[in-house]
Amino acid sequence: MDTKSENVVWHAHSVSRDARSEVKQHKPCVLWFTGLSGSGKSTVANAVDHLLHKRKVHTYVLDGDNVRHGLNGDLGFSDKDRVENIRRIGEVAKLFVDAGLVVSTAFISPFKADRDLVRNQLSGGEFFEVFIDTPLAVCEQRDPKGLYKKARAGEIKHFTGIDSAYEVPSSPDIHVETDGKTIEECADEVIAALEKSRIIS
Ligand SMILES: Nc1ncnc2c1ncn2[C@@H]1O[C@H](COP(=O)(O)OS(=O)(=O)O)[C@@H](OP(=O)(O)O)[C@H]1O
Ligand SMILES: Nc1ncnc2c1ncn2[C@@H]1O[C@H](COP(=O)(O)OP(=O)(O)O)[C@@H](O)[C@H]1O
Repeated sequence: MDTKSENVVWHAHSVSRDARSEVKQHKPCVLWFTGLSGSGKSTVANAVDHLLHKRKVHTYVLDGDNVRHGLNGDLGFSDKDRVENIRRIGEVAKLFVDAGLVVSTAFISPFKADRDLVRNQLSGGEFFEVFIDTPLAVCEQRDPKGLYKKARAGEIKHFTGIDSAYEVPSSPDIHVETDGKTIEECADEVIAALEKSRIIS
C-alpha cells in the first residue's frame, strides 16, 4: 500500500469553519490544560466542561483515559514518546476545533516546545494554554493514584517532577493556582477568561 503523503489530496470542506461557529453560537478553541500529575488538570477540565455544557456550548474533553488507552496506546513515558503523545493529541484537538467545538485536553505536556507546536498549528485566539499550577509537594500529598509513592519507591521510573522534567509555562494564557482554592473557584477562573476573550458570551 502506498502511504506517501504527497499522493494524498486535501479535500476542502464545503461547510466553512465560520458557518459551523455561527450555528453553535460560540467560537471554537482548545483549552490546553498542563501541569504535574495530581495538579488538577482532569478535575478542573471536567468542571469547566460541565459549566460550558450547561451554557449549551459544544464541548469535548480529551484526557488520558480516552487517549492513552486508545489512540496512543502504543506510547510510554520516555521523552520521545511524550513528544509523540502531545503531537498526536494536538492534531486531534485541531480536528475538534475544525468541527467547531471547545475542546479541553488534560495531559501533563511537560515540554514547552511541544505545547508551542500545537499553539502554532492553530489560528490566533484558538489556543489557550491553561497552567494548572500546583506545587509538587501538594501534588505529592494529594497523590490521587498513589503514583508519587511508587515513583519515590523507585517502582515507576521517569516520573514527571521526580526524575523527569516539567517545563513550567512562562506566559500561560490562563494561570490557575489550585492550592487553597475549591475546584469550583478554579473552574470559574477559566470561564471568566473565556468570557473576557469572547469565546463565550
Ligand atoms: N512516568 C510517568 N510520568 C508521568 N505520569 C505517568 C507516568 N507513568 C504513568 N503516568 C500516568 O500517566 C498520566 C500522564 O500521561 P500524559 O499523557 O498526560 O503524559 S505526557 O503529557 O505525555 O507527559 C498521569 O496522569 P495524571 O496524573 O492525570 O497527570 C499518570 O497517572
Ligand atoms: N482546587 C482544586 N482543583 C483541582 N483539584 C483539586 C483541587 N483541590 C483538590 N483537588 C484534588 O486534587 C486531585 C487532582 O487530581 P486530577 O484532577 O486527577 O489531577 P491531574 O489530572 O492533573 O493528574 C483530585 O483528587 C482533586 O479532588
